[in-house]
Amino acid sequence: MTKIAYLGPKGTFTEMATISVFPSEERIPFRTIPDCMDAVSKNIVDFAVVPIENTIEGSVNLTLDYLIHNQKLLINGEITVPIEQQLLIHSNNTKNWTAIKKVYSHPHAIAQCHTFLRSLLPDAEFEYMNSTGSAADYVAKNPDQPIAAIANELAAKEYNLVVAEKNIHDYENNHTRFVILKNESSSMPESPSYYIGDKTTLMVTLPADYPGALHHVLSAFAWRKLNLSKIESRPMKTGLGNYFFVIDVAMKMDEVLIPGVIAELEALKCQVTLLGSYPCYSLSKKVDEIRVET
Ligand SMILES: O=C(O)C(=O)C[C@]1(C(=O)O)C=C[C@@H](O)C=C1
Repeated sequence: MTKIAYLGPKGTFTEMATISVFPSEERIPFRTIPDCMDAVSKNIVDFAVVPIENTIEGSVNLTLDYLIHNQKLLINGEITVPIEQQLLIHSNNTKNWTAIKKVYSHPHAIAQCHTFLRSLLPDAEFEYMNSTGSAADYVAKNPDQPIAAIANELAAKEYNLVVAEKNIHDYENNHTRFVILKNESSSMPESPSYYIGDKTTLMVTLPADYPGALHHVLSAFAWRKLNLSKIESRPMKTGLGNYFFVIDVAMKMDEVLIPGVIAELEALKCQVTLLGSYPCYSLSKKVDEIRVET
């Protein structure tokens, strides 16, 4: 049976993303994003699902950096999930939840709820966890402490917690993109109702810092009328001012245009690596509609 690693434990947003694309495969939770990626490269699992970008907080740098510097896996698919954050508490604390002293969650989830936290729990400390699911698990296991978790409704059910406040994220349009990683390129399971299009992701390193270098790179896409859906620069970690660019092109790898861009960039002495050409899915279903097959 196909095995899928995801950022666990049960009840994370990553699990929601994973269930939607792999409803009947064996889903295995891992503690951290690097653990998920290592599991693929060691052939313990076939695919890993990890978060890569959130509407409010931006890129998940750990995923990008580990993909570039540590485990060179290929992006085989992408799934976008609406993110609704809930304040979860143990049933022991329902009478006086505003006396909560500490809020546990993933740093992205805490950042998505700053306005709520500043107005309703201004004195609460934050405790950063590996995932929203592990925060919910911790709160469930410590019923006597005045603590809360920021997590989703799946976690509330999984860990038997009470939703003290619903939808506490600061912005309506809160979504996270997750990538499906594998050692090689392979076709994705059929998910026609979620399919929204294809993308190709390239990593580009400039030969040196010279005037107009990035302009030249972007021109190679522009004059071919290729639509870029994202461009991100990350430090190469070799010295201040050294960056690489991760560029998402809103189309499938073809035989003419993208190979043409790659050849042109290589002629400019850029280093170009294909990180994947893959289908993208978008999940607009509510958590209630997600059926967990065990
Ligand atoms: O902690 C989780 O539930 C995750 O799946 C991780 C993660 C993230 O890395 O951004 C995913 C979606 C939410 O934005 C918050 C946390």
